Amino acid sequence: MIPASILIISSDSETQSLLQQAIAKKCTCPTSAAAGKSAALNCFDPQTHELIFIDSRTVDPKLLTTLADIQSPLKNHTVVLLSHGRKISLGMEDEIPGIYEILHWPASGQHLASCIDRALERCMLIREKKQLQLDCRCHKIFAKIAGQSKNMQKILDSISTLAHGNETVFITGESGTGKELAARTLHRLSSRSGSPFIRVHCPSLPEESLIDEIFFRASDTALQTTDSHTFLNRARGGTLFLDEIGDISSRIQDKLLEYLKETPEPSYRSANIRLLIATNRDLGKKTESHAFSKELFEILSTRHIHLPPLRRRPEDIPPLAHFLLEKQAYKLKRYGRYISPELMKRLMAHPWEGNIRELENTIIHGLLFSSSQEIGPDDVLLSGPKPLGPCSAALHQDNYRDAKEEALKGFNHIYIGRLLKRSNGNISLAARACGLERQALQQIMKRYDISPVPYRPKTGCDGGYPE
Ligand SMILES: Nc1ncnc2c1ncn2[C@@H]1O[C@H](COP(=O)(O)OP(=O)(O)OP(=O)(O)O)[C@@H](O)[C@H]1O
Repeated sequence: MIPASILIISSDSETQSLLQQAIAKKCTCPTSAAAGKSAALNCFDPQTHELIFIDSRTVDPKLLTTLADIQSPLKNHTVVLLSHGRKISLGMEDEIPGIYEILHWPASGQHLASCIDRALERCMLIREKKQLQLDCRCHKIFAKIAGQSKNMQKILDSISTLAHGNETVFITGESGTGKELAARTLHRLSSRSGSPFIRVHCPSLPEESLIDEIFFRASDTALQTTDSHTFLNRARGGTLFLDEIGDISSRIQDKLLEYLKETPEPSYRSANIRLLIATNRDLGKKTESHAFSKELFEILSTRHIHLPPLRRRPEDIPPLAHFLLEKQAYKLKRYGRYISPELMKRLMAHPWEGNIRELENTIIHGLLFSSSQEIGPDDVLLSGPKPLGPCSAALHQDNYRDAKEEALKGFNHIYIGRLLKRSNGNISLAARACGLERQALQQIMKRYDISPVPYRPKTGCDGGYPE
């Protein structure tokens, strides 16, 4: 392994060529030379220059401090200082960040060769360490995502590739396919991972607030204000995730287009924010009916991650189901449960309109209601009434009465559904089990449209109770 490239900072052409010749005997990597401080600062690229030779006659070793400002500290670079008769004390060496070796110049051919060997080896070790750290980080981050299938691997590859950059990334897919998870993963893999990730749910903000908070109309002076609550200020240095942009007004589409085309929109630049944008709408179709800007759609599509619906990738269902079971079993403290082969078959055949979120809810239901370690088809509600979280839908209602009614509906579907499952759809037995009169339970079932039929055994006589 050889360093990506070497930089020699020396105004002395003889020193430059001696070093270049000695380096050429050891490796074939590109070597560039800078004759002075400003040339050095101009051509120094922290990403590619792994090995730097600095002639102390040409530039004050303090240049290193300046270079360190570019990528501070220079601990991932190997710096060799040519002392050239100038006495450089250990104390001074201590003050220079990132220095690896001081080579008294001119050096004998043997000294120079072994110094280059050591420096190249250090470059290689640093690169290996960086690669291992990256692998380790990716492994940890991807551990939160299930996906052994080719489909998922392709998606994970796109996420890793696009993570390294500052460009806007467009994430599409039906509801529950994992767009937010993809956006968060991209952020965590990027160099911005130490800074905030802020999600803006566009439909829940009025147009004016969206423009005020995100697309400052006047200038970035607004950004200098102490209003630390605006999305832009909260996302400073990090990632702003604009979720569900499918229905944004044409005025906001224009603002977004303006930003993406890099016309003056100083807010983003001074706040140093990366934009990730998601939608569950088919924007291609919306452009045909002129409901969405074609130009904006085309620009967004240049860096695009699409998450296919779960029904189009049934091979992902078993690994996802096992992954989600492990995740939720840990959360709910229901250890050791497993999915029966029969249930797995049913999961594979289900259309999953709600995608991975629906699969996750099904697994949660199974974990909560299975009476043994094995979660079977009877412990989940795949057909018949939908497994409603008692409060999830209610939380989206503004009106208190509507919200309460929604919560009661969810509660009754789950609670009575569980009773009916135990009684094989027999209402009298279910009523007895919960301490209600049969008629009272029947009234509740009628009110919330709960049918006992899906809970009754399909074969008829075995296990059916007379009403
Ligand atoms: N590949 C995956 N591995 C594990 N969990 C996943 C995966 N994809 C999605 N999930 C889980 O599924 C749920 C839904 O995912 P997410 O919220 O990211 O979907 P979404 O596409 O953003 O949905 P919406 O459009 O409704 O906002 C989350 O709990 C998420 O952690």
